[in-house]
Amino acid sequence: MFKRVVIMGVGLIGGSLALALKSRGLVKEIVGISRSPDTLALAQQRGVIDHGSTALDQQSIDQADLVFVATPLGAFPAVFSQLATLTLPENLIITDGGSAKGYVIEQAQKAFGVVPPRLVPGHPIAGKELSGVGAAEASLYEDHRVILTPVDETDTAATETVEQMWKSVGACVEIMRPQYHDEVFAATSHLPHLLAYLLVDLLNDHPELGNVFKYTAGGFRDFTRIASSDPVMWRDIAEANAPAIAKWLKNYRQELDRMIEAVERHDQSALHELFSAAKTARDQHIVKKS
Ligand SMILES: NC(=O)C1=CN([C@@H]2O[C@H](COP(=O)(O)OP(=O)(O)OC[C@H]3O[C@@H](n4cnc5c(N)ncnc54)[C@H](O)[C@@H]3O)[C@@H](O)[C@H]2O)C=CC1
Ligand SMILES: O=C(O)C(=O)Cc1ccc(O)cc1
Repeated sequence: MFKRVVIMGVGLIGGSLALALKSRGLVKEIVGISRSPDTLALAQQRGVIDHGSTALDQQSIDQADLVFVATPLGAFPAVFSQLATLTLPENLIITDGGSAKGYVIEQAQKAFGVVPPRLVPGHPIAGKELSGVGAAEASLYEDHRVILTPVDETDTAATETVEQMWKSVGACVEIMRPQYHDEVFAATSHLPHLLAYLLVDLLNDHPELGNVFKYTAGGFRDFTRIASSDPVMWRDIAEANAPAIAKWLKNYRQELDRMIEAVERHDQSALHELFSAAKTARDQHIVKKS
């Protein structure tokens, strides 16, 4: 049971953790920090936070046992710098929900001078294309994975507390090295989001075709749902995980070139083999049939 949890960035991810903890009676008090008074008002009205403030101050951090940083990644340097100016309670744990982990660890080291032992970098693999506190849900993390990426400096007890917190809101936790995390999610999450944005942008008022969106069917909608995600969040992810994302975009480009050649060659057997292997893999691992 936490006494006070401070949520930095009361949006989909921060707001959902607040609701999940509150609805299970796992926290006495949630303090929300957001630059926008409107966000704080909505968060209070929805019962996401008990108190709100537009800036992190000593009073908000006193008595806190956990800070959850859930702003877009671009705000992490400022958030860590603010935290570094305060006197942090001795047992305070800092954790986060950012989508790229090497960057978070690097920014913490820059702001604090060392990687704080009670910083437990984390990433809930749950979310949706909607953002803001209005989209927050108490059940968002149920039956979803959360990845924690502690480093050598990280206090084991702090990692265990964060692991327990996520488990108690219904998530299952995996520990990963930050570099491996960033490579895996560049391939499985960042690449598809960028491709979805690119496809919608390619067809948006294309000079040859005009407005073709009215002719799209379910397949286009399924492929591009994630292109409705928040552009600031994705700009920041592209910046924070640039080398791994560029690598997986290039891998994709290589496969795209091979596919173009197969189509131009009318190589039915190569195409059928590729489609069959991909269908089998997706049916087996992603859409599991009961
Ligand atoms: N949206 C998703 O599906 C997922 C997002 N994430 C990560 O979680 C983090 C938050 O994402 P969302 O909750 O979707 O975004 P969101 O846009 O719903 O919420 C972010 C909140 O942070 C606030 N904010 C921005 N700069 C701030 C600052 N300097 N100080 C305090 N508050 C500030 C914004 O006003 C907003 O209320 C991001 O780092 C993202 O990479 C992780 C997993 C899934
Ligand atoms: O909307 C979806 O389906 C997502 O994939 C959400 C998501 C976005 C970013 C993450 O780091 C993790 C999950």
